[in-house]
Amino acid sequence: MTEPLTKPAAGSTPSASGTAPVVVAIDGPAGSGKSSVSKAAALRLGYGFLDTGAAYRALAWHALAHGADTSDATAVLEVFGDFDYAISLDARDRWVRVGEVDVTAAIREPRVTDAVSGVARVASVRHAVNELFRRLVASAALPGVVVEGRDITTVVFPDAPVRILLTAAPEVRAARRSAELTDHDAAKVAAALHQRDAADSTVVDFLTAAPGVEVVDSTHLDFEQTVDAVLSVVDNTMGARDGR
Ligand SMILES: Nc1ncnc2c1ncn2[C@@H]1O[C@H](COP(=O)(O)OP(=O)(O)O)[C@@H](O)[C@H]1O
Ligand SMILES: Nc1ccn([C@@H]2O[C@H](COP(=O)(O)OP(=O)(O)O)[C@@H](O)[C@H]2O)c(=O)n1
Repeated sequence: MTEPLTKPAAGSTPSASGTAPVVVAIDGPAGSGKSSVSKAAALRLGYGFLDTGAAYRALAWHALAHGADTSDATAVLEVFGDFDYAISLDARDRWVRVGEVDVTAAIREPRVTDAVSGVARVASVRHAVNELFRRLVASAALPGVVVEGRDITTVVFPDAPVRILLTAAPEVRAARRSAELTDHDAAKVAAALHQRDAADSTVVDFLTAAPGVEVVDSTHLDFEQTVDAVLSVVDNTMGARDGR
């Protein structure tokens, strides 16, 4: 399930049933659990999973590989011209590629994380990747796709049947992220996360739920409880939609 960013959707295949996949849209700030919880929810639902942040991270990786200044929109647009991006929607087999290079692990490196808000600020980049996300989902031969990011409930799929804002207290999010990066100073990880939230929130409001968006606050929930809370929103929303 891949699609190059720079080419039209000519190679895309319609969904097996001929109907578009159900979209479960999940937004939230860094460290709220979007990626891990969405992936677990997708596996339980038998849906695909699209991590939209991976596209911005891969572009930041690509820009750094070209020695481009990621805070300069013109320089970002220049490297975006040959950004050949592909991602798996299979929650059991996740990978991200730029050209022939598998960047699945590299895009999680702190140097990429530090650069990503710069490339995500460029409006025409956002427009192009949002189109890609919609094409990827529309052409997936899957019953549904859990799509997570910062602006999925508001910009990318504002009409999704299920829309959730996954949140948690800032100190809890910082602690979760620093637990992942054991070889890094916890205070530095927390400062970097808050700085990125601040930069990202100048572009998209992912801290307030838009009308119709359900909030799942995982501050006092463990991982499994958070997945259950998300699945119960999916169940209730789809049940109400189907008249159950
Ligand atoms: N409810 C939770 N309780 C404890 N840990 C959690 C919970 N939700 C997520 N995590 C952990 O927190 C870390 C950050 O989650 P992640 O999915 O990467 O967040 P995001 O994609 O929002 O940045 C991961 O190690 C994940 O396993
Ligand atoms: N839909 C999205 C997803 C990510 N992003 C950007 O991409 C970066 C990385 O996203 P991510 O989801 O991997 O970040 P985490 O929240 O997982 O740390 C964010 O810091 C945003 O700058 C965005 O602008 N819009």
